[in-house]
Amino acid sequence: MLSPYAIYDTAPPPGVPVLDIDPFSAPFFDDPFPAHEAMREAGPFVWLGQYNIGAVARYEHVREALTDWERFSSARGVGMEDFERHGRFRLPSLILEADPPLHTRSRGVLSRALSPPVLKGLRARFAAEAEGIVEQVVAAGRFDAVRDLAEAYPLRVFPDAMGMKREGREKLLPHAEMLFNSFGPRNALFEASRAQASFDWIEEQGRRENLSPGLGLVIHEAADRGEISSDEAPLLVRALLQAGLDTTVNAIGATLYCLARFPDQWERLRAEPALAKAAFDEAIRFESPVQTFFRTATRDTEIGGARVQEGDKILMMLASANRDPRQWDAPDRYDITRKTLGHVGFGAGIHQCVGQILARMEGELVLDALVRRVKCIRIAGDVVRRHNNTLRGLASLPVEVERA
Ligand code: HEM
Ligand SMILES: CCOc1cccc(C(=O)O)c1
Repeated sequence: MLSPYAIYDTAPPPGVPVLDIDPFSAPFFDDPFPAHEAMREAGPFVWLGQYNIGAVARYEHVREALTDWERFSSARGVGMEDFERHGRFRLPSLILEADPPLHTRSRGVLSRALSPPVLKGLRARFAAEAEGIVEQVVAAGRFDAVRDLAEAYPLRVFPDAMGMKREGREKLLPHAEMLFNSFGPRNALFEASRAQASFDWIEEQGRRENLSPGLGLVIHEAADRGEISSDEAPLLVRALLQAGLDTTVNAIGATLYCLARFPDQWERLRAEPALAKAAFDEAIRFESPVQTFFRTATRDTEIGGARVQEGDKILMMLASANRDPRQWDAPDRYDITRKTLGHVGFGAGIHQCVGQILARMEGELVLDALVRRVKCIRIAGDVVRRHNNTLRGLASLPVEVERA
């Protein structure tokens, strides 16, 4: 039946299975994996009757939609809304919600700002902060791995790396919560988080006068060189501030959750600490902190054998693709020795995450600090999930650790 938050009345293409799955509902957020399997098994392209949108859940077609930007555009929004039909409640991203050539220009600026040489300059500081925070929580013995580590660490290093001013940083996560909810339907989850509507504030943070030396000013210097306009610079800073925190929080949280749930994998990491980066990437495949994004068909075309029309929204189930048995051996096993190359937890194609090297550095440094100090890590209380229309993550993960 139709969701009260449906905004389309498009009919399903002939021959396409119509499913009653709601990927933006609490039961789905609590355990999405059976629904992912039902979608994959129903066919290469399925119709979600609650929203009148198409969806792809198998690895092959998720990858096709991610990489073929000419048929499946980001410029009409990567959420459920179609910027052409519904307008928009904020300025679109100059990178995430742009196609070439605009995307190419923005991407060049951000790729350089987040390049390996720039990040190498940040590594010593990021490592020192990881040592400090991890030493603190290990000394405590029991802590909340979300509040005290997965959130605390990125909040300690990322706003500073961006050159963000101190006051107001507590607004970053609530803003991102609302933004990632806004890619889904305008459901209760979105309305509840909308109370923090803070686009004016986040755009203010991107202005030159509000930035100290850091990644934000590097973007303004690209404008000084004429690579982008001075009006575009604050919006590209906004892109990093919006995308760069909640994602790493949930990825670090997912990794700690996997290592605490699967002690054999923790043992494996203890035996070979060089697997820290692999453990982080495998957690991103296994949990997919970013669960879904949309694309819009730019013309009548077909995908997965289904005919789609110009303007149709297509939901890409990234998390389902990351567990598709057509692509992965034993996909439901968290295995830090797995070859994770090709997972779509960071997307794929021209929009593949421009911050992934920074994200991996944060994950690796936290695990590196932890694995040298901790003999074993156990869940020590109720694990509480945090619901969001796009992000998968935990609100609380009580753990206890035994010092090595
Ligand atoms: C583990 C943490 C992260 C995950 C799981 C993640 C996931 C993703 C995904 C799935 C996309 C593709 C979006 C699409 O195809 O529509 C993406 C793009 C993007 N990410 Fe990340 N991300 C992470 C961390 C970061 C960080 C730390 C930053 C910035 C410092 C960042 C900035 C961006 C930006 C600006 C884009 C748009 C790129 C483009 O459209 O060319 N992300 N990310
Ligand atoms: C993680 C996907 O990347 C994002 C997410 C949110 C905002 C933006 C942006 O470009 O403003 C990018």
